[in-house]
This record gives sequence, structure tokens and C-alpha cells, in this order.
Amino acid sequence: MAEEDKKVPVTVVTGFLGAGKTTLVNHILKGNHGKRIAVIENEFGEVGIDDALVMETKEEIYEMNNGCVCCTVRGDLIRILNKLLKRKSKFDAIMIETTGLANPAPVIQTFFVDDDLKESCQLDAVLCLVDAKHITQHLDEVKPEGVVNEAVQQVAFADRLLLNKTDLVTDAQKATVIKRLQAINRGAELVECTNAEVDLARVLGIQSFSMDRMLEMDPDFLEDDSHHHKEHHHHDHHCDSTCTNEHHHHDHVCDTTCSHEGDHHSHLDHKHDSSVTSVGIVADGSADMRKLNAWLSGLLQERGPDLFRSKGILAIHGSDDKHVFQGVHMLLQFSSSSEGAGRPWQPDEKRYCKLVFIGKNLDRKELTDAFNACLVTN
Ligand SMILES: Nc1nc2c(ncn2[C@@H]2O[C@H](COP(=O)(O)OP(=O)(O)OP(=O)(O)O)[C@@H](O)[C@H]2O)c(=O)[nH]1
Repeated sequence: MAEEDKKVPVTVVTGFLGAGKTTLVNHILKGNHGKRIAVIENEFGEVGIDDALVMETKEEIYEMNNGCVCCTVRGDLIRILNKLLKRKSKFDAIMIETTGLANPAPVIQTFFVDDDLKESCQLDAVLCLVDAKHITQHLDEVKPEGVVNEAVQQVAFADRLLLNKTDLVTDAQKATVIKRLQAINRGAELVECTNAEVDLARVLGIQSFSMDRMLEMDPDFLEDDSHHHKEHHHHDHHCDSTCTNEHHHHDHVCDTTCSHEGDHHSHLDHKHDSSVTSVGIVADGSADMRKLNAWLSGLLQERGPDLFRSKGILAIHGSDDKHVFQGVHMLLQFSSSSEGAGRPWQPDEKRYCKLVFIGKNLDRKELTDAFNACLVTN
């Protein structure tokens, strides 16, 4: 087959907020596979951080932060992909990192409903990163009527489950999580890892995407969106393995709250949980490390259960390094450009701080005021 006729393999990386998707993308970009990979980053949150956290490589990185890729920005995704494919000799594979709150179904569908993409791309695998310590809480979350449990969906639609952060759990806890994952998605191979360090042969070029399995889960997977929105009621997407409703087309993704009367479920009837919001803070200047550390540590301790994810790029007073902080519930991690997290501030570069908080019951004013109190004014 001529080089230009080959389909470009596409890997979709999903997983709940903070599970380790960017860590995996970096692990793959650093890897010794000789492939040139174009990365598309989609991020939930008012301010984009991930593009700065993804390693600087020769690879091309496209950022999409004005919405979740599974809904409002699917058009953007199609446009970016089509643009990329015009220069398809420049790379060997495409990797799409979806937001931690994305329902993967519409992203996957994109490759089967858009004629141009169907022609030129081959979905290689849908990888789902799972945070061994925090996943149970998100799978358990009871959602309001009609609202998707994204964590359940992500596990359900994966071809391969990467059980990450195994360093944070005991063997018994890990076994419980594995059982739970297998109850939702028995078909997917499970790979255990820490810091998303997986053998690249297990995640790239694996051709494990199975349309048959998608259709088994949801026979209407490839149907046109429009009529589903009208016909079907909103009670899908929040079911898991315990649902025994025999009329369910994908009853393995229903949860215990399911009281469904046999209506038809559609993966397209999809709403985000509006109680999960994000607050972004962008400020010029530098922050005081001691104050910032004290504030963030206290905040995560106090608000950890509701604060799903926090992250930021920081200018720290007295340091030329760019600092990064990463929070997943109560766990907080600082790193800096001297440890390889991005580039130091350049002499002519304007220093700034950029933070994002994602979770429930966020108080914008309180967060902004508390952060401003950490800024160095002189
Ligand atoms: N202890 C531990 N921490 C990890 C592991 N893998 C990743 N982390 C940390 O978890 C945090 C989140 O990792 P990311 O890769 O940014 O997660 P993500 O899924 O891209 O996050 P979002 O894009 O915000 O949804 C970072 O601080 C990582 O360093 C692991 O195996 N063990």
C-alpha cells in the first residue's frame, strides 16, 4: 500500500480527572518507539494548563479548551483532525487526550460517522487511565436524573484499562478495584502501573478497538445523533453492573439508582453534572511559596473530597524556575522546571500564575481572594 493511503492510527486516552492521562502522554512521547506522534489535548477547566505540562517535543500539540470534546467541541475535533490529516506524511500516529470529564462515546463515534476521518484514520485503541486510589468514589457517585457518570462511561468504553497509582493502595484495595472494573468492563485487558509507566507495546499499535464490542454495549452507537435527542428520555448513562433491567441495551453501565422502565437508552442523551464546575485564576506576577504551600495544603485537606482536581503553573518569588502544582483530591505535588517540568522563565518572559480548580461547591471569590493573598506585591 502506498504510504499516503495508509490509515493513521489514533489512540484515545480517557480517564477521570487526575488519573494520569498527561503522565501517560508524556511517557509515550518520551518512549523509544521512533514514531512521530501528533497530540490533541482537550481540557476541562477555565484555563488551559495541560499544554504546558505536556513535554516539549518535536511533536505537534493542539489544545482545545473551550469545552468538553464529547459535546460542544466535537466540531473542533473534526476540524483539527482534518487539518492534521492534510499533512499526514509528517507524523505516524495521533493521540487524543480527552478531558477527565469526557464521555468517550461521542469521541469514538467521530471516527465512524465522519466520512473523511473514516477514510483516513484507524482507531487503534481507547485507553482508560484509572486512579486506583480515587476511582471507587467516582464510580459510586449518584448522579441526578439524566446526568452521565463519566467515570463509569470511561471504564465501560475502554479497550484497555490502565490501573495507575497502584503505589497508593494496598493489595486488598487494588483487588477490590479490579473486581469493580471487571464488573463494568469484562472485555478490556487490564494493565497495572505506576506513573503510567507501561510497556509501549501494550498501548500503541495494538489494534484493540472493537466496534463489535461498542455495538454490543449500545446497538445505536452509530446512529445519527439528532433523533436520539428527541426520542429517548434522559435516564441513561448512569447505570452500572448492578442494574438488572432486561430492556437495557447497555445494562452494564447502569448503577444501583436505576429505576428505568425499559425505555431505550442512548449514549447520546448526555449531560454533564452541572454541580462539577471549574474556577480558573490567572494573575500576573509571582507568588510567595510559603504562603501558597500553606494555603493549598490547607485547602486540599479541608476540601479534598469535593475538590476533584487542581493544578497550576506558577511563578515563585525569588526563583527563575517555572513551578507546577498538581492536586488530586487531598494529594498535592509540587514540581519545577529544575526537575524537568517545563522550561524555566525566560529573561524576557512575563511571569504569571495560572491555576485551575475542578470540583463541587467551589467558591470563586474565596479561592481568588485566598490566592491573591499569596501574590507578592512590591
Ligand atoms: N502517586 C502517584 N501519583 C501519580 C501517578 N501517576 C500520576 N501521578 C500524579 O497524579 C497527578 C495527576 O496526573 P496527570 O497525568 O496530570 O493526570 P490527568 O489524568 O492528565 O489529569 P487531568 O488532565 O486534570 O484530568 C500528577 O501529580 C501526577 O504526577 C502514580 O502512579 N502514582
